[in-house]
Amino acid sequence: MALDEAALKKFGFIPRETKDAINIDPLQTAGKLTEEARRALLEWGDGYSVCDFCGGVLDLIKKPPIEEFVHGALPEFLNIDAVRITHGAREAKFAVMHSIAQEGDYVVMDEVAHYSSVVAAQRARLNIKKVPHSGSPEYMTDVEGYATAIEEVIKETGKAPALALVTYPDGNYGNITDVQRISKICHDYDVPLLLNGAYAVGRMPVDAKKLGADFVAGSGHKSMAASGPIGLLGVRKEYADIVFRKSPTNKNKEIELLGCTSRGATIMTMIASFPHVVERVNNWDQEVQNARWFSGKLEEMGIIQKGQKPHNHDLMFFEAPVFYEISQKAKKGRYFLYRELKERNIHGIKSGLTKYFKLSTFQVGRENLQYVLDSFQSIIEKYENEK
Ligand SMILES: Cc1ncc(COP(=O)(O)O)c(C=O)c1O
Repeated sequence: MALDEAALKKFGFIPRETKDAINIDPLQTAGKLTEEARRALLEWGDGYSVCDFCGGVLDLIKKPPIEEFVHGALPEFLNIDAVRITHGAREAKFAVMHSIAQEGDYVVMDEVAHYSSVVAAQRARLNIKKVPHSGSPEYMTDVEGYATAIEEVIKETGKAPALALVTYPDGNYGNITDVQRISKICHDYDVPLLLNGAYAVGRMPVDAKKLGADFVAGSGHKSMAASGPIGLLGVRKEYADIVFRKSPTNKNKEIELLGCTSRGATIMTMIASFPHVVERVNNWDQEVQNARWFSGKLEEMGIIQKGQKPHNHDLMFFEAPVFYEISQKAKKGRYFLYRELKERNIHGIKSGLTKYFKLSTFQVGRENLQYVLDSFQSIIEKYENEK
């Protein structure tokens, strides 16, 4: 069957319409490439480009300096014993669950866990016990609930869960929970703790030892200015031999990683951005100040921030009755907000959302944030005048 020519014309180079917009999408703000990463993308874009000088183990490649990055820089950055590159946070979580638990075991996780934590557990054929949160308006995880959940699993099955997972922060409200306390609780029951740091690693300081995390999952395309799919997995030495066990037949290939993971441009963009990422993590306090300032200004417009207050992360969830009211009468209905923002070159609030939405202020900067605030205000005024 010959491919249809008209269809083929749709392929080839496709420009990205939102590339130069002011971006406030939580998925995207911290995945924007640095100039160095943009250059690396072109330089290393060919298929298996990093394998020019590979001796059989991807993370031991010396030229380019992948070994130094994976075995030196990243463990130091996270303060954890061993690190590997994965294709994303979800692959890191799956690797941990699949290697340290047996089919039918339980994993305890917070109610606010990302769906990828849930499907990782399902793929590993595990059961899930959830730890509740406090509900509206803060949705804070009940830290002591980890003990309750572990106790429940012991009561139901006669043994402790294989793993606990905490989302740091969660992807809906950007809440930063007390991980030190959670790890203490888990360790009292000899349950290892996996920190899902998809929204943390590369944005804010993450010290695995200080937090008491046995495993850390990070996301390069979400939070490390890398071109995805890429992530990382940090493991404490007690578990490294289990998670990174080698194939009995292909002796230098790690089973959980299917031998090799990131084999080209993705890791080279992560490496290219790394010096900048290290620097920006040190600037985290300023990012938190920006988020709080922005949230305060939106509240003055009647747009209410849900989740932890004062907030401790750039990802924030808002309830905006004022936009919802407008959407009930506006010609374009609930799509009015997306379109108004698009006209003002602002991207990142999902189209069709008006009453509730989330956004991120990460590295947007005060000037652009002020522009976003002014835009919100002018949209409100425009529709008020139309009444
Ligand atoms: C809290 C959280 N964890 C994990 C993920 C998945 O990350 P990745 O795409 O690196 O697997 C997401 C994606 O939105 C997320 O919000």
